[in-house]
Amino acid sequence: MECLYFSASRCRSCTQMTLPYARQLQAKVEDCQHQLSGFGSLKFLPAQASNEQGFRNKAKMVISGTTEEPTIGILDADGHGVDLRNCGVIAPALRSLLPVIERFIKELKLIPYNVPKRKGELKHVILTMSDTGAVMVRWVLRTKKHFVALRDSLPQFLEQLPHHSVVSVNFLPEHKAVLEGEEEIILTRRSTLEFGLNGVPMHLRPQGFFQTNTEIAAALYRQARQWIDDVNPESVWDLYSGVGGFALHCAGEDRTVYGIETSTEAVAAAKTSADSLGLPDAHFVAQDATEFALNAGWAPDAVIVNPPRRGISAELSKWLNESDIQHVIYSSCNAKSLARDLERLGNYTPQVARVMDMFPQTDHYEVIVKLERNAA
Ligand SMILES: C[S@@+](CC[C@H](N)C(=O)[O-])C[C@H]1O[C@@H](n2cnc3c(N)ncnc32)[C@H](O)[C@@H]1O
Repeated sequence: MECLYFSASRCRSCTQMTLPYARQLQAKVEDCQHQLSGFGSLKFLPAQASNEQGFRNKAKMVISGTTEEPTIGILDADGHGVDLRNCGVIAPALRSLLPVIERFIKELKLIPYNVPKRKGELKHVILTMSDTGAVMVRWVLRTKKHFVALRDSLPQFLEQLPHHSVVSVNFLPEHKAVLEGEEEIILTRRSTLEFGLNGVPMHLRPQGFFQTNTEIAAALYRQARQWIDDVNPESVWDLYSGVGGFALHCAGEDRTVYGIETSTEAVAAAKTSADSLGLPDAHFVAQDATEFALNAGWAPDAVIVNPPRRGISAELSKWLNESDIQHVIYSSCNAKSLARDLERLGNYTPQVARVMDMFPQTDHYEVIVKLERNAA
């Protein structure tokens, strides 16, 4: 992929950009096969390729520069703004909203935060676009100074956004290298961004997690659903369930599903989806996954885990390994922690794996593995 920002060394986030896409994908499969080489039983399905451009449904833009000439992009090593508004991996429809952001910064006289001087107000703008075309726009401010201006201009701002969009303001008062703070005020009546993946409605709230590549997320959920349907369990747990993607895809008339997730916002969003689908046997609980499993007092027929990069806890691995659960599906964005966890799950045989290219132009990828309990 051609990128002028990369050629000019203005941005180096897409570390694999100089490799043709087919070779990037091949390198990911080879890396995954290498990381999981200790499991001779494992067969690899053909990797799921992504669009190599415009695949990101989320843009996390740092605002810098001045009110009259803001930069929308990243910071350089000295903390100065680098404008990346034409970044090619961001979905084009999302990119087309960045001039609107710029216009509102100028019209409302919002003062970009200056990191080296620790002065100013507007730190970031985080945009997410659903497959329906609606967007979520989150203004991240240092203080409440610009809050009233943003709230009062909401009708004019919404006129520039697609229908059913969500707008919020987040406050990050500390001088910290993080994207957002804890306090969030939703300005629109609508509080969730609605997605429709494989016909399954999913809702995202401002602080919830959603996979960044909608097309690959949909393929990932289809793959898990197919493996679950193949063995047709009566009960499934989706541990680290986020807004419920795996659980909602695997739920059915004769199947009970539980989604377990620490974020109460994500759990609320998953419950909204289950209600709209009319799924009385889909339950979502806000709890630590390990704590839930160890204290449930019962075990399902199948478990899906999709943890953060660190993988699952040693306690959860041990509990799964010693349970009588027949099937485990493990979806991971870090093959190293996955290999460690599969090692701990020695009573299971990893059977099939598939690399899902969630993050083209980087060396990151998602991999989903199906495991079956060894015969006693
Ligand atoms: C990689 S995301 C996966 C989300 C979801 N499965 C999906 O497809 O969007 C990991 C999720 O684990 C949640 N999480 C982190 N630590 C957790 C824990 N100890 N117990 C349960 N959920 C946790 C995060 O909030 C996040 O939503």
